[in-house]
Amino acid sequence: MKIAQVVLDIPTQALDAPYTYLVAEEKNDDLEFDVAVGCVVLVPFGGRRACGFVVAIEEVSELDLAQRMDPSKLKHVIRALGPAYFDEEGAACAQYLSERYIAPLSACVRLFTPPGGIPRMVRSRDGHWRLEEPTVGEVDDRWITAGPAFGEFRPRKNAAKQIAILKALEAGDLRAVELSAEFGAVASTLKALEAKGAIAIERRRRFRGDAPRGNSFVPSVKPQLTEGQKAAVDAIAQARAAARGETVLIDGVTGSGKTEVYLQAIESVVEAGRTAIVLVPEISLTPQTVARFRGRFGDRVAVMHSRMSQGERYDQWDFIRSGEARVVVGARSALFTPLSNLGLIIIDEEHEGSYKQDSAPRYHARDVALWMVRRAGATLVLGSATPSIESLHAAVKDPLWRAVLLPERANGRPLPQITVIDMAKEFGQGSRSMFSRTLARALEEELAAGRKAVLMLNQRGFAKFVLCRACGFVPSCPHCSTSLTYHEQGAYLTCHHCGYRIPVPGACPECASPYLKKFGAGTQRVEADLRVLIDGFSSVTSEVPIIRMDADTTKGKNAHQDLLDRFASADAAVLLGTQMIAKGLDFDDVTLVGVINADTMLNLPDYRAAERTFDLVEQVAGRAGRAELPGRVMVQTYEADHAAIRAAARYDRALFLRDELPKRKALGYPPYVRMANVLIWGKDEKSVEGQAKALQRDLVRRVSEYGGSAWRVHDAVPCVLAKLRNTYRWHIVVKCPVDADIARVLLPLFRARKADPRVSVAVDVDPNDLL
Ligand SMILES: Nc1ncnc2c1ncn2[C@@H]1O[C@H](COP(=O)(O)OP(=O)(O)OP(=O)(O)O)[C@@H](O)[C@H]1O
Ligand SMILES: [Zn+2]
Repeated sequence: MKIAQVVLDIPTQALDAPYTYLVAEEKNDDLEFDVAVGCVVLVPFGGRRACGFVVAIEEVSELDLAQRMDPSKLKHVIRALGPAYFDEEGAACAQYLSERYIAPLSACVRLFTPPGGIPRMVRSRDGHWRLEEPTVGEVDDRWITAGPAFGEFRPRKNAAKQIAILKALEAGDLRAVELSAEFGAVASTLKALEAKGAIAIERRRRFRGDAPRGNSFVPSVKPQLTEGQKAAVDAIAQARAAARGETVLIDGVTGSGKTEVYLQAIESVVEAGRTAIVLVPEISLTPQTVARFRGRFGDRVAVMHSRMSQGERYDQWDFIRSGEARVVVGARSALFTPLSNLGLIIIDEEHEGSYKQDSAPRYHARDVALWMVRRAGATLVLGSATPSIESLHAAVKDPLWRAVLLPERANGRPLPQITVIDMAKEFGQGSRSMFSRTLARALEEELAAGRKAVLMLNQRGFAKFVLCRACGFVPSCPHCSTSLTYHEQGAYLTCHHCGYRIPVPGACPECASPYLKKFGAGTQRVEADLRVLIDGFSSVTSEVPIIRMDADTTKGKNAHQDLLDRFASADAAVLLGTQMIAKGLDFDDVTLVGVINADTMLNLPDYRAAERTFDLVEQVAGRAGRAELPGRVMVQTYEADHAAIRAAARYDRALFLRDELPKRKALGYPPYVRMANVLIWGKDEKSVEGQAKALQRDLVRRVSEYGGSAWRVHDAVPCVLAKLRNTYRWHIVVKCPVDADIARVLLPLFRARKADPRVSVAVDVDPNDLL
């Protein structure tokens, strides 16, 4: 007998194991899809029908089955709704994700399906369930080609459209949409021509968006590798030869040519008939990045990121499944595309927080990639100028890791000199500007010489808010526990979590004092002040464009790239932006980088705050002086003595770690412990608190029985963001030794937990932050 293990696509079946169904030996008719691993199937479930994903198929004897369960209770799969989306390996990965991250199996399986591309059951208003077809799928274009009678057919003299269409066809095949764009309604004309055999109409698969086929690309030349690059390429080759899932950490300064190392490593993987995945942070997935890979691998490159439409992603997904794509470049979800024969995974800027997903399954791309390469005997390459503390730690401790240093830039140029400017001193000396005199002077010199500057405003932890000078009142959101953010344009206050919005009050709502002070500065405000500053430079005669790059100006699909193109084509110009400009920019004539506020994130209640600050300063500094012209970097801060800033200014990671690691050890944070953050949330404050406290007791019991003496369950407390969109949030932090399997100990507790409609619970294993 054939049985299938099916993961139901029903949220309340959250952490449940798959259900067993029988698979009929004979299909109802030949046109149906086979019930196979990776299919979406329709099954009976509790008096209705449900969709589910097949994660295993087994052939068992009646006797064996009877020993496991009562066969008379088993129901049959009704039918498969489509072809397989993943294979046994994908099913195993989904299983791993669900256990490793204590996440619903259905959410893990869904990662492997094309977005919007699977059918599901929906409940209509009258309470009936019905099957909803996928919202996206393949698209076909109608193409017009010459028919068997093309040469002989003579249209009548007054059939102008027929004549024109046949004439146009002489130059080659045409799409129906192009014809109607040119000649207006053509449907009846085409039908008439087809009936006479003069033309044929056929459907051809079309790839949406910037898909690879037919897309032009400029082949790039391979440069002579530097010694460091050669060592890195060799290390990757050795790791591949060992075929035991090794990791190579490329610890290379900004501009050391890490991308060229990736390209050459991929080249030999592809030559050996295997495939590669390259993950880059979402924001740096620009056409420029993609062009570097297409320049080398042409139309064998597939691209996946969240700014693409569902249709575009579907087409790329399908292109990968066809086996023609050999290299996938994408954001973290590219790990789950149907790429077979994997030889290499590359994670660029591996320290980036965006590799961790912040909804279930809360996976980290690095950990999933590690699991994948170990299963496949493939190789993982991590690259960064500022590797995460976890990776640095693993590179020392783990025998399957090796590190390669690229301490110099590929072109032999020195790293730019970094100057720290103490803003407290500036203020003490009477300067009230947000630009220190040193930075202003440097900016004037560079702009007068016709060169470019990049200025970064660190917005993390940098809220713009309104404060009453008389009573100290700060307007806050009534639905979320955050102060309202001040927007200069339009003079309103808004909550960045829920969108709540009010005009700036004329007087303090608490004490009626009219003296409300606006604190902090957004990019718009900095832009206005910068304009005034630059216009006052006597030695700068031409108009200097300021290109502002922040969440507001980069909303559109190509906005990010358009802004960068404008910056590239200008003479003297300033690129002013948030953290998003810190990475990846490679412009020859940027000679000055300024950080307007380096320290705002140091005060966040986040154990990674210092590490993030160090990384950010190093990364943004790396944008300066990348070619012939030397660069300089000015870092403005109120905490000039902070180790993260002092160390970053000297490119001295050892100095930073000597300060940071003992703190992490003393306070019990990674890399010395592992953590799980248990989140409890709901609309009713009392029941959230009650459940949180009950869960804490359960956790304490569970951990004392199955954990060990080194484990710790912290008290259930409200989160830093205690209220979000009218939802109350509590959390419980669990810590254990680094080598302990935290998920294995906690998972049974959450599997056994009964779903409560009022209170939701989720576990974040190895959380990025505890906010
Ligand atoms: N072997 C080489 N010889 C000469 N130029 C090179 C070589 N390798 C790379 N380059 C050039 O050096 C520049 C920096 O390379 P790349 O962008 O790959 O560095 P990176 O290490 O990824 O930098 P970042 O971390 O700052 O993004 C690029 O313009 C690249 O074309
Ligand atoms: Zn709010």
